[in-house]
Amino acid sequence: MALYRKVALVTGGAQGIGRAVAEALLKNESKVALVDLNTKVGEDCKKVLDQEFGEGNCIFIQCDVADRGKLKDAFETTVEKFGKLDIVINNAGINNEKNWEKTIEVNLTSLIKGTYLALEHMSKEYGKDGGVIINVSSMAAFLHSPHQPVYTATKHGVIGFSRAMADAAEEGDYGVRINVLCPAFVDTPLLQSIEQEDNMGKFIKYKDVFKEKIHKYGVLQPSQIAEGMLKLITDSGLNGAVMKITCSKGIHFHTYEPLSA
Ligand SMILES: NC(=O)C1=CN([C@@H]2O[C@H](COP(=O)(O)OP(=O)(O)OC[C@H]3O[C@@H](n4cnc5c(N)ncnc54)[C@H](O)[C@@H]3O)[C@@H](O)[C@H]2O)C=CC1
Ligand SMILES: CCCCC/C=C\C=C\C(=O)C/C=C\C/C=C\CCCC(=O)O
Repeated sequence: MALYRKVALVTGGAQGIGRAVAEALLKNESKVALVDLNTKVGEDCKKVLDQEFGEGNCIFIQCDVADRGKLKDAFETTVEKFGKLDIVINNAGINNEKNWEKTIEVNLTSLIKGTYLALEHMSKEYGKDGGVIINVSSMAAFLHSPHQPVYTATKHGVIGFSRAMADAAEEGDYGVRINVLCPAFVDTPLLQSIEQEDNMGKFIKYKDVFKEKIHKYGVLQPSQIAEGMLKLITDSGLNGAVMKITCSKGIHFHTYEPLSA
C-alpha cells in the first residue's frame, strides 16, 4: 500500500509511539486523525504537526478509547473530515497493575473494539475498499515478566486476537490486512510509569529490577518504531505478521511453527 493521500486513524496518537507514527505518515503525505484521551497534549501535538506539514492534513479528536460511543464517533468524524479510511493503528495503551481492570479495558477490550470499528469502515464485507490495521502489542508478550502480569496478559491477548482476525480477514476476503507490532523498551512517557506506585501497585518494590532490565536491553527511539510500523502498513504481503523491534536485533519477525496434523 502506498501512503500518498491515504487516511490513517492513530489511537494514542498525541505522544510517544503514536505521535512518531503520525509524523512518519504525514511525512509520506497521508492524512492523520490523532485520537487521544489527553486534550492538552493532543492540541499541542496538532499545532506542531500543522506547522511542520501544513494545516488540513491532521486532526485531533479527544476520545477515551474505552468509551465505545466516543470511539465510534471518532471513526465517523475521521471519515467525514477526510472522506475515507485506509489505515487504523490501535496503539493507545497504559501500564497499570493497581487498576488492572482498566489495563485490560484500554489495552485489550478497546483494541478489539477499534479493530471491529476499523473493519466496519474498511472491509469489503461492509462494501468498503479495504485497508490495513496494525495492533500494538509489546515484547512483554514474549517474556514472562513476573512483575507485570496483567500488562503482559493484555499484550499476549493482542497477538492472539490479531492473528485470529488476520485469518478471518483472509478467509472472508475482507481486503484488510491485520498485523501486530511488538517493541521492546521505547523512550516515551509510559516508561516513567515504573516509578509510580499509582501505576505499579504492589509491584512498585521491583522498580529497581525494571530499571536493570531497561539498562540490560536498552531503549529504542519512537522513530525506530515508526520505521517498523511503515513496513507493516506498506508491505502488502504481510497479514497476521508479528513484528518485533529490539535494540539487539532491530526490526525482525516472530516465526511460528506450522501446526502438525
Ligand atoms: N514505551 C514502551 O516502552 C513500549 C510501549 N508499548 C506500547 O506502545 C503503545 C504506546 O505506548 P507509548 O507511546 O509508550 O505510551 P505513552 O504513554 O507515551 O502514550 C500513550 C498515549 O495514549 C494515550 N491514551 C492512554 N489511554 C488512553 C485512552 N483510554 N484513550 C485514548 N488515548 C489514551 C495517552 O494520552 C498517550 O498520548 C502502548 O500500547 C504500549 O503498551 C509497547 C512496547 C514498549
Ligand atoms: C517491564 C516493565 C515495563 C513497565 C511498563 C512500561 C513500559 C512498557 C514497556 C514494554 O511494553 C516493553 C516490555 C518488555 C520488553 C523489554 C525488553 C525485551 C527485549 C528483549 C531483547 O532485546 O531480546
